Amino acid sequence: MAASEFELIYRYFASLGRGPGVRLGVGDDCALLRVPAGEDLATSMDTLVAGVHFPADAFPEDIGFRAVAVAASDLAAVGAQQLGMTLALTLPEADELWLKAFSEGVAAAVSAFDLPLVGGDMTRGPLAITVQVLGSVPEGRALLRSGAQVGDQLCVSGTLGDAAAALLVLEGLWTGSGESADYLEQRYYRPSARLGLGRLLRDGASAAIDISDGLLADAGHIAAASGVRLQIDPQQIPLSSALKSHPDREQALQWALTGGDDYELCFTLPAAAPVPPLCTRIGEVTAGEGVDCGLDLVQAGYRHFP
Ligand SMILES: Nc1ncnc2c1ncn2[C@@H]1O[C@H](COP(=O)(O)OP(=O)(O)O)[C@@H](O)[C@H]1O
Ligand SMILES: Cc1ncc(C[n+]2csc(CCOP(=O)(O)OP(=O)(O)O)c2C)c(N)n1
Ligand SMILES: [Mg+2]
Repeated sequence: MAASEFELIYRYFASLGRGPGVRLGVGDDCALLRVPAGEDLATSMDTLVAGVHFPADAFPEDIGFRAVAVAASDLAAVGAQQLGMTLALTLPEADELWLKAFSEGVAAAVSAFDLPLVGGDMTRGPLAITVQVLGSVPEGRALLRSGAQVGDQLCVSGTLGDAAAALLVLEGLWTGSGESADYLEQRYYRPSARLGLGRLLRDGASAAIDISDGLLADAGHIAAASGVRLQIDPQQIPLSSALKSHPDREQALQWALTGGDDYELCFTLPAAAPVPPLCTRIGEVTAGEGVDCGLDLVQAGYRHFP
């Protein structure tokens, strides 16, 4: 007889819930988490839909890891300490092979990001995954989109455009060298949620956001929330050597500016502050509104309802 959803939950998801902030994990009507005294609860959720957020034929391990990483990235953006997450899984069928592989991807992310799985939901329907993350941040210390000041430096972590380029590789539209293609696919399927950097930035950055829709679009949220203009020098945007191996440099730059799926942090720092390791200054904050990169691009980033 096929396993019930309760058996599946216990088999694949009940053992990933240990952590210092977890009082009670999977199995009761609610999970119970300890929020340290003097701290606020930070929470955010993201849904991944097959064919929209990942290719419908993606490996289940990759889907599991990616779902956790993109959600955890929002905790990084506010500088929160991760406490735990919940996972809502909508599956067309109870395919145990799929579930086992998916849960292994989730488990890899639980350990990579120290983010215990404390609860969730399982229903039948078209494949979709929602992860809600929970974290804590000392009262009044969360990094917001709204603090950028005229004169600040504008910075990003890591490199941009890799995941957007990976989609072309996955669709067979760009082969590149084998090594570059593997690297780019890793960047798409295994995003690095910059949790450590986010907490570090709490002490020095004036504003931050994580880049999911595309640098220009997400920087635009900082500009709007802070009431400033962001001036970006496209030549300063960090590109991986895999992306630089693309024959069309302009195309590579366009992915970095507007492609999205980077899950790096974009943040502003006072002019005199040192740029953290593995981060790059890409511009500055000026008076005015919007984001200017000196190029005329049709779309600033990804839109679900264009
Ligand atoms: N259906 C919704 N109901 C309430 N708030 C929402 C909904 N969808 C998005 N939001 C909120 O709108 C803001 C922007 O959402 P989004 O672009 O998804 O942010 P992010 O890129 O950080 O995931 C966030 O504060 C988010 O919580
Ligand atoms: C198969 C596939 N096609 C296209 C994309 C590109 N894409 C889809 S959604 C998205 C933006 C991020 O998703 P969203 O739901 O807007 O996340 P949020 O901004 O809420 O974190 C991007 C770049 C993708 N990730 N996968
Ligand atoms: Mg979102």
